Amino acid sequence: MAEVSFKHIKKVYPNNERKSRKGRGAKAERPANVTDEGVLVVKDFNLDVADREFIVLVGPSGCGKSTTLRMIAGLEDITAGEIAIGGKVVNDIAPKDRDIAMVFQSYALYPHMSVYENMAFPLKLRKLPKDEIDRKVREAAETLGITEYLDRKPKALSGGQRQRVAIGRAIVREPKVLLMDEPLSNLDAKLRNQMRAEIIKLRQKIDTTFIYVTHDQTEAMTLGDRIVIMKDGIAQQIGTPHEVFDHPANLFVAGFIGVPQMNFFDADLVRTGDSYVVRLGGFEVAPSEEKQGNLRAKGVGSQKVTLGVRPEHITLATPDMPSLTGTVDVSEMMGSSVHLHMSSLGQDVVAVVNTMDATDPTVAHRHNVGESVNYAFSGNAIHLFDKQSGTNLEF
Ligand SMILES: Nc1ncnc2c1ncn2[C@@H]1O[C@H](COP(=O)(O)OP(=O)(O)OP(=O)(O)O)[C@@H](O)[C@H]1O
Repeated sequence: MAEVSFKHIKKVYPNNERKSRKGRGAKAERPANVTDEGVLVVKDFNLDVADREFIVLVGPSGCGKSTTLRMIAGLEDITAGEIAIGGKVVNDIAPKDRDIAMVFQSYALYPHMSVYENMAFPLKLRKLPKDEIDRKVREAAETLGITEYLDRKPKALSGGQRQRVAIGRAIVREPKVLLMDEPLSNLDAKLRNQMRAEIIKLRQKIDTTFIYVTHDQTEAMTLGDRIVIMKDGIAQQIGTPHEVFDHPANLFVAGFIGVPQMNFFDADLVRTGDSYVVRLGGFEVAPSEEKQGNLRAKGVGSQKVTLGVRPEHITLATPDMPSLTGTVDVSEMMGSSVHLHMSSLGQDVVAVVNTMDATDPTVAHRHNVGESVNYAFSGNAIHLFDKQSGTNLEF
């Protein structure tokens, strides 16, 4: 069994070790996380990963996701807290004895070795018998569809093929935990989509717990059983893709997950007795019954709020319907939908208009730049955030 548990993990890099990584850092002004103690990059991280679960750590550059992964691998010391793999605390266990394997963005293949030799290498180090090595390498190659390249050198492979070899080299060891650090970032968009699907297939074939780091929310949403959304070394929310999409814990998660990004408006939440309405720009919408119940349970009163609405939940309206008005700035034809960028209430608002839905009166409507458009959204689709803290008021 390979559960992985993180208990109150903290990582501080000593100030004098600070180095410029990927063009960031050394000359920048002292950021808020730099104290006399050092650079605080992971703060009180707690997570229980189940055996065979696929966990994705996602967040913007510098949020501490790679550092967290490297602490599991033993490539970074843990400043405070405990990491356990399969119930055993590994803080002081050497990387090679942790029964994990890691795949990097840069593939890190040995250029002078063939694909076969690259994949056999970790097994040779473990002094496995030759025929067992051969069987394991060929099995992994078969799983990843790279059998025909076994005799080639890495330089004679495409980026996607090289990354398959790197994954193959990691899985031949049948690690308890497979760590992947932005493995698809060096590939072009089309290959990335293909490899994403390959990874989904791979996890069905092998008996391993996956912990995967990416800055790409699409990868996180499509691959993860659960996603950990990180910012400034803090896990902002941990949940299934549905949970984080439908019930974002705060403004950061709401804005990070979902493409195009959620729209945010300044609005007034008005409570009268036990019921609530939200008002903005002369438009009024009542939160769904479920949301009203959650707000009542939290004792939320009338207040200024940030209202969030996903572009997919904005519908175009006729002028006689209660609605808001926008002026079209850009209309992007995406195939099955149009992304309508509007100016409204002094800000940008994006609506995704489905062109495939024949019952929609706006089907295939071409919106000209400068045209005035009425739009609305329902009380099921709104998210209400505290104006100061950004926390979801239903939480
Ligand atoms: N050895 C180090 N010494 C000091 N600071 C470091 C060191 N390694 C990383 N950092 C800093 O720690 C923070 C977190 O880095 P980390 O690589 O974990 O972030 P990340 O979320 O994976 O970002 P990216 O996607 O850009 O790799 C960054 O601010 C980085 O500059």
